[in-house]
Amino acid sequence: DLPAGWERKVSRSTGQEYFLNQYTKESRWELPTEPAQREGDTVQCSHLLVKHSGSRRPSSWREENITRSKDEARVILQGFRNKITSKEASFAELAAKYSDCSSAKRAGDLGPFGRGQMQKPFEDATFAMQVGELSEIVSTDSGEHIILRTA
Ligand SMILES: N=C(N)NCCC[C@H](NC(=O)[C@@H]1CCC/C1=C\[C@H](COP(=O)(O)O)NC(=O)[C@@H](N)Cc1ccccc1)C(N)=O
Repeated sequence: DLPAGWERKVSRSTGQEYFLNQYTKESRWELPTEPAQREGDTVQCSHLLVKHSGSRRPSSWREENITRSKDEARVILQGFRNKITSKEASFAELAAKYSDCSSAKRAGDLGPFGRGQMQKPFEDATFAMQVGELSEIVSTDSGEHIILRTA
């Protein structure tokens, strides 16, 4: 179903379906998606995790014993984020190469998940994002993440 205020319309001239927001009078060709707030909704995202010595499990497929500091992890991750926003590199290639999560094997894809599955900061960040949005750095007990919401 559509987010509040939106309704399906058919263009009189082209017969094509479009969406009109009855409050803002904004019209869009593509289906408006809102942050998944309703219970039971799922979201999908990819993430790039950089762990540090304070991570709950300071080890990963990349590095047996992770000793970098939390600050160092954040500097490294901000560097990756800048490369993505400047289009110097793609999220997928950096996640595949550098993410300290096993999802690196899937270019960071975590698959669909609902509320109650991920650590709260990660869940709250993802559910508040629009599809296609790249998060700022999000901290969890696992380490420092950037998140790309994909669905
Ligand atoms: N799909 C699920 N439900 N899998 C269980 C998620 C458990 C959840 N995990 C987290 O909240 C963080 C944020 C994203 C990844 C993650 C942590 C860790 C890395 O950190 P570490 O645990 O060494 O501290 N990666 C995972 O869990 C991976 N299985 C995620 C994954 C990998 C491949 C395919 C799908 C999912 C939690 N409640 O701890």
